[in-house]
This record gives sequence, C-alpha cells and structure tokens, in this order.
Amino acid sequence: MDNLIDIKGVTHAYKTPNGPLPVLDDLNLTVPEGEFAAVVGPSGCGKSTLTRLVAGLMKPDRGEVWLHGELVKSPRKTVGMAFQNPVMLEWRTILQNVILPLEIVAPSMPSADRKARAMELLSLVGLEGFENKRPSELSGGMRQRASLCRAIVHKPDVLIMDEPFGALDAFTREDLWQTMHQLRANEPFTAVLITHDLRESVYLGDQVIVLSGRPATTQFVLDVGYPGEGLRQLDGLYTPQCAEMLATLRDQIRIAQGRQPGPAVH
Ligand SMILES: Nc1ncnc2c1ncn2[C@@H]1O[C@H](COP(=O)(O)OP(=O)(O)OP(=O)(O)O)[C@@H](O)[C@H]1O
Repeated sequence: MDNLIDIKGVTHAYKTPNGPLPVLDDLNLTVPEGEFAAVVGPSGCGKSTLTRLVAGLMKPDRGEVWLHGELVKSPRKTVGMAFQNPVMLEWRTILQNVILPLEIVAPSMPSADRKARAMELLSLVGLEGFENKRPSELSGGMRQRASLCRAIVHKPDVLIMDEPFGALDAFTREDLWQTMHQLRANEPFTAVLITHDLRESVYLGDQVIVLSGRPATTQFVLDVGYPGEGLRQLDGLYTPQCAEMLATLRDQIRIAQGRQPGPAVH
C-alpha cells in the first residue's frame, strides 16, 4: 500500500515575544492510503500544529510533508477538514453548506449533480429531511454530521479532523463514531483524527500515533487489531483485547507527560 501522507523529519517552532517555542521535533509519520490514523498526545504537545502542516496552512521550519507523492507547499484543496465547533454559514441551508466545497473545487459540476452528491451523504448520516433547515435549527450532533458530509463531499485525498466529537455528549459521540465507520464503508478515505479520547482512537483508528510531550515527536505507534469482522461494533471496546490496547496507550500518555506508567490492567 502506498503512503498517502509522509511526514519526514518535521521540526517547527512558533515565534513568540519570549523567543521561539519549539513545538515539533524531527517528527516522522506515515499514513498509508485508505488508513485511519488517530493521533493522541499530551495537551499542548503540537497535535493541531501537525494538522495545519498536513493541510498546507503552515510550512515547517525543517523537514517535509508529502501528500499523494507531492510536496506540500501551500494550502491544499484536496484536504477536507472538520473541527470541534463546526463553522456553518447561517445564511445557507444545511444542503447549501454541504455543497460549498464543490462550488470551490468543482465549479463546472452541474448544480443537479452537486445537489445529488450532497444529498447522498446527508441521507447516509441520517439527515435526509433536514437539508433545508438552517444550521441553528439543528442539534450539535446533527451539525457535526453535516460538517462531516461537507468535509468529504468533494472526495478529498485526506480528511483531517481536530477533536470533531469533543464537544458532544457521550451518547451522541458514540453515534457519530458509528456514522464515521458507515461513511468509510461507503466510500473509503484516508483520515487523520486528533483526539483526547483513547477509546475513540481505538474504535476509529487503524493506527494510533502517540506524540511525546512538546516539542513533539512520534513516541509510539499502536497497530489496532480491533476484535471482530466487518463494521466495528461498540461492544468490541469491552473485550480484553481492547482493554489491553487502552492500557498500553494510557501508559504511553503517562510517559509522554513525564510520569511513571500505571499498574497493569487485567
Ligand atoms: N500561532 C501560534 N503562535 C504561538 N504559539 C502557538 C501558536 N499556535 C499554537 N501555539 C502553541 O504551540 C503549542 C502547541 O499547540 P497545538 O495547538 O498544536 O497543541 P495541541 O496538542 O493541539 O493542544 P491541545 O491538546 O491543547 O488541543 C501550544 O503551547 C500553543 O500554545
């Protein structure tokens, strides 16, 4: 499998009034095409910075970011993004919000095709019938569903998500995890998910990348062998196999925070 994302020796420091703040240090990371990478690490270690570099919104001081065999030098249209608080345009309907990336990336696409593509995704995530509502008429979970549709409507090379489920209640979050799997089953894509939730990282990720404390480097990579076949089931999170993966990740986070690993979980 080819690597869709290849991050090679990336080092970056922000310029601040108190001098440079080193954030990433010789970070290497690869995500094969079609894989879902979850990135976890201590608060403030540089996770969001990493997403900005992959999207081409910033350039690293040193090192290279490659997407689909091309060196990233500027913002990429072929990246889809979703954040904790979806930014929706209130003067547009949900359907018009979802269509927006197509207007930018595929201006010559007939409007009936744009609409059909957006409706296909909206019905997949259970929002059929809400397409003519305004964003403020939807719940937070519904808005996030619509925002995921908008992030992949133009079939981006990679979907980057920065804590997209962080502001949702636990039940809605688990619903959205399942929606994420349905979207991938329908139309496989490569994804990078930043999260603070280790269960989420194991439920959604094919690999979980643990970043060290700032300046961050890749400290540990867990290959997730999720129990069961086909679409992942939430019950799988309560198996000994998942408990062990979660214990490993918890230990790695403690190490990244400069603390002692915890006692073994049985
Ligand atoms: N534009 C900027 N200028 C200066 N410092 C910045 C800038 N953006 C981020 N930082 C600092 O860089 C460090 C890493 O920030 P970043 O947002 O990448 O971390 P994070 O791991 O995503 O954080 P969190 O887990 O809290 O969301 C933080 O200390 C932050 O304050």
